[in-house]
Amino acid sequence: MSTRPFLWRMAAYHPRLFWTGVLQWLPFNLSPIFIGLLMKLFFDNLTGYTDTPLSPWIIVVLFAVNVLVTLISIRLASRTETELNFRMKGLIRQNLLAHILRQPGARAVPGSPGEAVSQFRDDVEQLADTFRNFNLLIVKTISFISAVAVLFYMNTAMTLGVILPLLVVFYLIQYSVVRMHSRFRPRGNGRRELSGFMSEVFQSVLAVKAAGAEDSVVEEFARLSDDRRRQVVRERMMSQLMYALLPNLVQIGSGLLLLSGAVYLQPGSFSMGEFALFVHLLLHMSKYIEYSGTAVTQIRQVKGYLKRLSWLLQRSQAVSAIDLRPLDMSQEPSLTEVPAVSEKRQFKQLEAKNLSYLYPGSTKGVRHINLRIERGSFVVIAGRIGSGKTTLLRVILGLLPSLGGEVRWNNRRIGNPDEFFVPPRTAYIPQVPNLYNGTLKENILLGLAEEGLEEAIYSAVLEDDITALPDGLDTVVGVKGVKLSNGQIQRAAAARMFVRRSELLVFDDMSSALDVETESKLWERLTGRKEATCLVVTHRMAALRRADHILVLKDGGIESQGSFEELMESSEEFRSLVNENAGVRPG
Ligand SMILES: Nc1ncnc2c1ncn2[C@@H]1O[C@H](COP(=O)(O)OP(=O)(O)OP(=O)(O)O)[C@@H](O)[C@H]1O
Repeated sequence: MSTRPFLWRMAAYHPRLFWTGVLQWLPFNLSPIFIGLLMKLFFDNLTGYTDTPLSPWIIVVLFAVNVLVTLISIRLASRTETELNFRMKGLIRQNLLAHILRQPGARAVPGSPGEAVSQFRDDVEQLADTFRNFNLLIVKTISFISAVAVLFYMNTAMTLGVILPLLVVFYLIQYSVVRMHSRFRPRGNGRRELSGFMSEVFQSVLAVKAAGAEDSVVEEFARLSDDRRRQVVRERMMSQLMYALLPNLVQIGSGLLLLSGAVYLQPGSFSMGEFALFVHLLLHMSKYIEYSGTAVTQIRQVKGYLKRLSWLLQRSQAVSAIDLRPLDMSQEPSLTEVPAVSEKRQFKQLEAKNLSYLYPGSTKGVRHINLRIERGSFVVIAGRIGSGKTTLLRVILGLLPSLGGEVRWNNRRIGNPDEFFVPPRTAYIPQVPNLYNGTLKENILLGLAEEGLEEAIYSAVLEDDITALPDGLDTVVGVKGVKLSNGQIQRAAAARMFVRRSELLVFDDMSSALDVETESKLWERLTGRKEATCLVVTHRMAALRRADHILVLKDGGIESQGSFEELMESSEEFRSLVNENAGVRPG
């Protein structure tokens, strides 16, 4: 979407605020014209140029009224402007977030999370600021046109002969300076790269220390900082040059006006008051030209911001697809409930046919996978490290896009698996689940009503841990759950899954964090739950023994499948997995 339609679409999002802002800024922006007219009156009175002299006190009172009206205008308009600005930022960010959350989960953002956060903050900030300037530009244009009209009315010859040519010259100079500025201005200012890098470093302090890479991290930080310093200095220099040039030109213009007033006009045809009005409004109008120059340049950059945000959303026209649905401005988000599944739509079976996925630029992934899961069954995916187990789960759930094949739910082809495979149909625990810096209870519920919480905690074998925690369920777990053990994080994620009462439960290798006994207990308790249809990546005997069906993956393909006994008989790969597992973990 190009700039203008985008800005008008944003304006149409909240027309009341947008136009109230315009109206409230008008008195402040028209005030220079009013002051100019008062100056004319004052000087004409002083020089006896008028037939109807006014008491100077009336002029003083009119000045005071103007100040009062201006103050009220600023007070009201700033409030409206701030509200509009925050609403716009909220609106764009909410839409971005909604888009990102709809992307296949494992590839939600294209770059690093740090870069995404930086764009989420800076590009949105810039877009909202540009929108504010767009709103102001309308007000200032009305004020400019009014000033020209007043000057025309006062002295058409002077306006046509001196003022308008001067304004055209100002405009041309301003235009060339702005063009030069945007041509030589550095494209980025290095901020995104720098904050992206820092965010990654903060997220991987342990890895940096473990690799002894502190020095190279500091070096990279110094290099990026230096780049940013150079770019910012260059940008500042260009802007300062631009801002220094224009006011001086205006002073020269006023001098020219004075000279032409003396030379060009007949004596007596240009009063002292008119001269004061013309000089005053010339200054006002030149400020408009200066402002509009920068505002228009900023507005032109909208296209760039939209393009960058489209990259973040991994769609060429993503921002134009922004759905301007109203923001929920209520303070407390309402508790949600997972909708119940009607009997008719109950899960019966899931079929995956010929699924394939290769990681971009690599030959690794999964190929031609077929699989069937019946309601109430316990299906295990086994295989060595790197055989493709996680990839397969993600492709089935639409977290990675399949390169072919199809997934069918109750014999219905699923076109958008990433949106379909969510509670109450499916819940998924990745190998490393994510907890947020809130209480344990908040982490389990994630906005859900509390119904079924206790039962979920019991099924997740978490009840003893909660009793041992200092504040029980209200214990704050820290960023990514750092205050909990890995096993507790896994089981908190399991409780989060169970409380959503989904029909198909997908687990990606809990064994890395759970001891044998706890894992067995978890599978036992799970069997007692009525919705328990499970798809599980594991190598633990407790799960393999319980499995109705086992798929053995090797190098991204299905090596063999069947029951535990069948595979022990027919599959060399499975036998060696089981045997290795008796001693060493195979993957
Ligand atoms: N983002 C990625 N880019 C490129 N290759 C990848 C990526 N993620 C995984 N792979 C490769 O794809 C293959 C399958 O990986 P996957 O994580 O699915 O294996 P896995 O069986 O789940 O392994 P593990 O037991 O360690 O979890 C591996 O060879 C892995 O190196």
